[in-house]
Amino acid sequence: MDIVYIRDLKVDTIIGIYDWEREVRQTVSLDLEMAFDIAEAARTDNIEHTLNYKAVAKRLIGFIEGSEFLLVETMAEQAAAIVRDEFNVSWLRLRLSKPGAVRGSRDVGVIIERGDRPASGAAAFSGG
Ligand SMILES: Nc1nc2c(c(=O)[nH]1)N=C([C@H](O)[C@@H](O)CO)CN2
Repeated sequence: MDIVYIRDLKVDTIIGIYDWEREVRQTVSLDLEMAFDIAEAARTDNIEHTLNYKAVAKRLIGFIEGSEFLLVETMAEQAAAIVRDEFNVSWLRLRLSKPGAVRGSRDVGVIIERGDRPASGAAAFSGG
């Protein structure tokens, strides 16, 4: 399985359950791993044949900047659905972090996996 990824995509948004959190924008950070077969893009050297990580990032920035969720769970689930539905991604792992939200920790948040993980290509090389 090949993966196209985005690491530490920072977006400012309204997020949180407390009154003060409804008043100020906070920064969330996304890590995304998206299953995508890169063989055709590598063969043709053509952006049209791969998952454009810049296009994914722009879509998620727009979505998250305009959102006002209470929970990181809701934001993560809806961001994952956008990537799967609009970018034809069959499997992804998404980490959504809220830096500094809990005193004493660097960040807190959720990690979700959605979809069917493609079989690893490694199996083709095993069995002698
Ligand atoms: N599982 C979760 N726990 C908590 C969340 C959350 O979104 N998911 N949110 C908060 C507060 O908004 C917190 O981030 C403020 O510091 C608390 N726990």
